[in-house]
Amino acid sequence: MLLKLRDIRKSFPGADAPVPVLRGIDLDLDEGESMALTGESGSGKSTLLHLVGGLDRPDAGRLDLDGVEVTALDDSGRAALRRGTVGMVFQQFNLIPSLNVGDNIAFQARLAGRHDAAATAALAERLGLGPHLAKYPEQLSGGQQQRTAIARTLAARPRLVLADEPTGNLDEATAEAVLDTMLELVAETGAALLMVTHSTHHAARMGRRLHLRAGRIA
Ligand SMILES: Nc1ncnc2c1ncn2[C@@H]1O[C@H](COP(=O)(O)OP(=O)(O)OP(=O)(O)O)[C@@H](O)[C@H]1O
Repeated sequence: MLLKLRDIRKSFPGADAPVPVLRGIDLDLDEGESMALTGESGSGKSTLLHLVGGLDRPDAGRLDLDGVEVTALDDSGRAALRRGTVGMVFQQFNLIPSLNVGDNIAFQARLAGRHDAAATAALAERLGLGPHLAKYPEQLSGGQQQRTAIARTLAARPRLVLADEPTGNLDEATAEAVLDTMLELVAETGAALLMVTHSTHHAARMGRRLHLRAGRIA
């Protein structure tokens, strides 16, 4: 099992008492699987993604990723995991303004020691970024920036791709094509995909669906 969550709990400080956001989440995700994470606004989807990606720590519960007990790692251990095992696509693209599109795409793969120029170029082509490789992020549309961020994550060939509404800025046809590419790449590399989406249509494209309600799996 690539990803295993057991009784994961997380609260945030409230006015009087801590407010529970995740109240005991169990989840298993295997290599090559894709899963949609759905739920109302505020149901804890992003919080769960952050915990899985090692950006934050749960208050209780156990999280294992690729044979590593993430909940036992310190900050530097979790940072190493983010560089090597997990790839994240968030709504803020965090592209590096001083690097062109090609170097932005290669950035994480280089950090992970997995840069492959030919594979990166092919990936950029598949995401429709071929004509834009020499441009800088500020010269791109929002949708092109989003596709660059997706390419950057996938180019590093993570074992687990975490995506928070990764096609949110794209028109329906482009969103569909980008989703196709993500699913193909996940299948090709044997990675797993955990994707937050508000679209029931996109959720239906994933192998499985997990719906959060009131901090639990509905
Ligand atoms: N760092 C934080 N400090 C305090 N409260 C937080 C923090 N992060 C999230 N929350 C709260 O936790 C709850 C869940 O937030 P989260 O962002 O996980 O929801 P979501 O399901 O991703 O929502 P959306 O679909 O709107 O993005 C919300 O009530 C939010 O206000």
